[in-house]
Amino acid sequence: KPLGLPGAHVVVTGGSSGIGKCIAIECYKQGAFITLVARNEDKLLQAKKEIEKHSINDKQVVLCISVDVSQDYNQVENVIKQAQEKLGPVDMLVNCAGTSVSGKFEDLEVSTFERLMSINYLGSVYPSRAVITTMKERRVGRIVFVSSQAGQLGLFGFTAYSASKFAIRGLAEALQMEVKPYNVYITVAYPPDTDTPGFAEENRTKPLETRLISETTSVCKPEQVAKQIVKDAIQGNFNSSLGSDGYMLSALTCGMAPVTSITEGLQQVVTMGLFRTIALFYLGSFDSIVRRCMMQREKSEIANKTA
Ligand SMILES: NC(=O)C1=CN([C@@H]2O[C@H](COP(=O)(O)OP(=O)(O)OC[C@H]3O[C@@H](n4cnc5c(N)ncnc54)[C@H](OP(=O)(O)O)[C@@H]3O)[C@@H](O)[C@H]2O)C=CC1
Ligand SMILES: CCCCCCCCCCCCCCCC(=O)[C@@H](N)CO
Repeated sequence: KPLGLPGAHVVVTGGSSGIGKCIAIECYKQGAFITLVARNEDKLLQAKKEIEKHSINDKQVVLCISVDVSQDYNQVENVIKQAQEKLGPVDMLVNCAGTSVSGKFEDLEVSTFERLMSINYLGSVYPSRAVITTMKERRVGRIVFVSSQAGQLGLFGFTAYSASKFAIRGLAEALQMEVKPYNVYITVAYPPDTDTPGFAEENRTKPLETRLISETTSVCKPEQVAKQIVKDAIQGNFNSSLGSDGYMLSALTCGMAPVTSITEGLQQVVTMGLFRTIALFYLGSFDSIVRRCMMQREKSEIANKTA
């Protein structure tokens, strides 16, 4: 029942950088044909060269397509058609194009909420909508959505980002119920902080509170995250997470998510109370970080006024 990657056509949005590029490399190493989708053509060509170094046979192809996945559905549909003409029907779609902006609710521009929803949410809807009919007809397919740990819990600074990542979960649960009888499987990945160009960019404007809270978990390597995501997607696991806090978060927030194995279901049932207890301690420590930062700010404001 696992999807065989040798000869398969894998489309990766956001495949020119970070986690997406590593997912493309991981699939290519296992014999897949790759279509990379992103906006910047230079970055696409650069990534193509890097991926091609990992070929395992001389038939393998890396195709690059430049498009903004968040703007116009027809444009995205055309691009998927082009890719299917060249490399055949899409066996696996990885929705990894995304971006993050952090800041206090009142400091974020209203347009940032719209932009993150467009890229992170609609940018996953459009490519998925463009491949789903063929996948159902062929009774073959995998769709991966890259959410985030910040799509499992709301944290200081992530009012805009978390909402766009939570939205993906709702889409994925509903879609999985629709397509399961057609042998199409959905995976939602919840990566922790990962060392990528996007993460470096995000860190330039991150509020102190967000940074201190995020430091609860360590920063992962994109290769490691990609390996786990590809493995879970091949197996058709609905949930893909990494590390002990990733495991706890996924068990704790399982809600009405589909269950992939009896073991997974049993583990959720047995660990729920314990993980909620642990979570209460984490929440307490996050609240105290936020309170400490607030008091620090007020102190320095008073000091500034009297000086
Ligand atoms: N790094 C982290 O700490 C974490 C990241 N994530 C999520 O993982 C995903 C990848 O993150 P990361 O690897 O850090 O990101 P990067 O910023 O390194 O890469 C983002 C990729 O998406 C592409 N992209 C961005 N916007 C669009 C768009 N509108 N249309 C098409 N392509 C687009 C970029 O290319 P171009 O700009 O040329 O279009 C690039 O290829 C994101 O969804 C992110 O939210 C989740 C948890 C943690
Ligand atoms: C039982 C309960 C366990 C609770 C553990 C809680 C750990 C919280 C840490 C959350 C870190 C947020 C990562 C966001 C990454 C991201 O999406 C951005 N970096 C994007 O660039």
